[in-house]
Amino acid sequence: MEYCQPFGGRSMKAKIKILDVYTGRFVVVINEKDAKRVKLHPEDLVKIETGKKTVYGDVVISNMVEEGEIGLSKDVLQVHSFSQGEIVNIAPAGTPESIRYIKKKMHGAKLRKVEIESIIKDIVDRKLREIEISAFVTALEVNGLDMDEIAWLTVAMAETGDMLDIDRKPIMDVHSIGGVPGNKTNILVVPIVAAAGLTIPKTSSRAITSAAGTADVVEVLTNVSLSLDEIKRIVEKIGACLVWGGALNLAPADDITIKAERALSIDPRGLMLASIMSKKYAMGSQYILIDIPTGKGVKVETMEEARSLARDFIELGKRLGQYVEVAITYGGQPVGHTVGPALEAKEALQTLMTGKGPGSLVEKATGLAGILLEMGGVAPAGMGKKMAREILESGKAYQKMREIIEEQGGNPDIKPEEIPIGDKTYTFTAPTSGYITFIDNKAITGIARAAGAPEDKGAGLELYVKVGEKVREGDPLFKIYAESEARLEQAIVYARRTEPIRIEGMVLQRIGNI
Ligand SMILES: O=P(O)(O)OC[C@H]1O[C@H](OP(=O)(O)O)[C@H](O)[C@@H]1O
Ligand SMILES: O=c1cc[nH]c(=O)[nH]1
Repeated sequence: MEYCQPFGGRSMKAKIKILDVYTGRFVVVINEKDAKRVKLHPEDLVKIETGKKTVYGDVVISNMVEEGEIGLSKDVLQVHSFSQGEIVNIAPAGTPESIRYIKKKMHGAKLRKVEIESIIKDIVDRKLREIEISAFVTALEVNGLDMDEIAWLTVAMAETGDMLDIDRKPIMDVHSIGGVPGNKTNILVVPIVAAAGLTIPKTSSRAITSAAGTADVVEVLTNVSLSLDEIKRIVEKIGACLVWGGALNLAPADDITIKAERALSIDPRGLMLASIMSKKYAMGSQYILIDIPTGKGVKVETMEEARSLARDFIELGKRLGQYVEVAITYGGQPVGHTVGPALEAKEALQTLMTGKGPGSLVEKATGLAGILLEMGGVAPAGMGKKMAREILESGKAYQKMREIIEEQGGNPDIKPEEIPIGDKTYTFTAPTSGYITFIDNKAITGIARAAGAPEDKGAGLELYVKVGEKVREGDPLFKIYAESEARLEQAIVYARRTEPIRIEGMVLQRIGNI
């Protein structure tokens, strides 16, 4: 009671109690009696003021805190420092102005620069909750953004966070729009490019629509949550890093909006452009290669759409002062043979170690790396891919990957066979003989997610066949890996329902009396 002094209206002074819980959002726990007195309700937005800073959070009412105390979950403390027993003022925060702008976009109107800035600032300040952020992401999916809005959004996302200034030039970068299962490609591209002497500070997001984002995969091999100072030190020393953008205060709105996108398995085009380019802008990248996987069941299905998106990336780069090239890549089936964080890490490491791997992975990685080597001026025009392949086959890319793993805090001697994989498995076999005519990207991702990926690192699947290959009845088609029986069961049910691999000659559908 000592500190719970209601101020005029509904604010009060309270003592901080640090709670040993993670809730996935900023939560402020208030005692039931205090809540009644100051008229706060579950999920109300409140602000905590200290004189130096204002932090926003959602109200949870519980007697796990005493009267006069407020409990803060550890999520808040990851971003802001508060000490046990600190006295703060707490008051309702009211409705953020930016909700009006989200509604404006829901109705299809063009947003003004200040309106976009206000939405992004409120996302970063946690004034907008998950439900409102989902509404924003959905409004962007439905109504889109024009190039002015995308450029304002990109700069707002970058400028609400930190910027990196690396003392090496030129700064190269690569980024995939993702969507294709098994896309561990950039784990090869980055060490190849750095082994050629170029600087490439690569940040990745975690999975958005897939079962493993590059950050999820690299995390199996080494630490990906580094500070900006550590990244600067590493990149200035070895020319490269492979880190998770969400761990940094780098375009911080990105990781928050990605959470909503992941839950809905959507990646609205304008937000995708801003998400990718804001990270590149904040990293100071000057020469950027964007990979657009194109094919059935990925984000971009036709060459025409891919070219139009490519033009948008190039135009956005011009507005931001960056040189952008785009590679439209084959996305009609998974890249390589594995899907899921640990399985992909294993395949990527094996390919780097031996210089050999699945054709689709090696072709794509050396193709993209080759373009970067030419853009960075270390390979003559038309010779980049050959040079990239030599770097991969010579073991120089593997050596660079060892440096990256070590500098980021992992064990450089890690062997592919030492990577733990889910021990609950089930193999699907060919019900008939014939040729593989189609592998359904969406179903493959769905199975790996049902098995627990990306959160369960050892979950995913291994494909034994690719399109065009011949199989005999009973041959293994793919194996599901999970870390629990329940997850394995879910993935089997999902796989039976979706039948992800089509074999020529199979009955595709049976239709009875209609
Ligand atoms: O496939 P989904 O999950 O939609 O997209 C997310 C993935 O795409 C990008 O790949 P990269 O970091 O350029 O390799 C992101 O950073 C992330 O890893
Ligand atoms: O980093 C990324 C990649 C794909 N889509 C996004 O929105 N961000």
